[in-house]
Amino acid sequence: MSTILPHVEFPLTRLRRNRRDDWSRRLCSEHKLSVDDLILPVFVVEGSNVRQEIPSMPGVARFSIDLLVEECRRIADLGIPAIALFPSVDDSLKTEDAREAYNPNNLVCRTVRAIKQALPNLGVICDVALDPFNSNGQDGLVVDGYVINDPTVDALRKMAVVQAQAGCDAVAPSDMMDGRIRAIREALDEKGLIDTRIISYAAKYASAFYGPFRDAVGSGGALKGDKKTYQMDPANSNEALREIAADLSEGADMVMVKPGQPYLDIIRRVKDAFGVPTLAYQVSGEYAMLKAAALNGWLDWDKVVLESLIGFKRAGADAILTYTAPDAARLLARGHH
Ligand SMILES: NCc1[nH]cc(CCC(=O)O)c1CC(=O)O
Ligand SMILES: [Mg+2]
Repeated sequence: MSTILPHVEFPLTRLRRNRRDDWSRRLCSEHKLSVDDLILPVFVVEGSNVRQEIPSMPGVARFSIDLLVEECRRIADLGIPAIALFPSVDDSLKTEDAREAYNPNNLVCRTVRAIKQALPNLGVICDVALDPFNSNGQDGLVVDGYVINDPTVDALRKMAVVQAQAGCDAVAPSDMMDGRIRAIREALDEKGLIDTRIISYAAKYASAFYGPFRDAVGSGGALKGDKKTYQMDPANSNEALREIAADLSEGADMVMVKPGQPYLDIIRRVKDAFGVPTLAYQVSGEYAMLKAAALNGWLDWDKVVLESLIGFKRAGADAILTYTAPDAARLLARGHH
């Protein structure tokens, strides 16, 4: 040091000491991201040998069942515990009563059977909501312009039963109707499907971050208006605790907060209040933001992926649904953290 420094006061506590070297940074690290924390959402489409890139989600594609099974084999080999399955349904099968949702031979059920046959140990989670099968793109049945609760729940419980009978490990109602967890639990138990888990999208917000997902499943074009009469107001957080409490009392095995990064405060409150398995969904729009910036050379993809995921762990999430799961798993396997 060439310059003479002026007199300084010496701090007794130096928090920088533990940050000085890699070994002490590692010892003092409070949270760890592991491949065990990851769930990959995947999109399936009719046909064979089909792979369709999704323009608003670069690096994510829809696959026909045959290619999706191969993809799932790679996912399982990376050590990712589970996938969440979403169908992109042909427009000709979409109706106002969304009855294809509970056809035991629909695209979702055929996909579940194929994946579970090839990869019995990979967790398969099915989404329970009517939007992929609904000609108006809403998650429920619409009468006079309003999504009606109880008849929607009746359709949802039939949907959950055919998915569970096809062999999925968990059903994940993402519709935000009231009372659907109890109705689904009772319907599953009645059929002897007592071990099918219910992962509730309990605190799901009416978010603009779902845009790319609606492209991926093809529900965006049909959707008129918004989902504000059933998904939550982004301004609310006490209400999220009431939603979670209701779904736990109705029999939810795990609960989810969605979207993820703009709602880290909700994850923390839910974890502190209930201490139950709490999942976060880093949704399509969050993926698209990071990806677009990385493709422009504005952000370092590998680093922002791991930083965004450790943020969920720090907030209290036990697991994260993320389109980055394969990249994150590869980075973690190479020792990044
Ligand atoms: N029931 C629909 C559903 N299930 C998962 C997502 C969004 C997932 C994502 O954006 O990645 C949505 C979209 C919506 O509610 O309109
Ligand atoms: Mg609810």
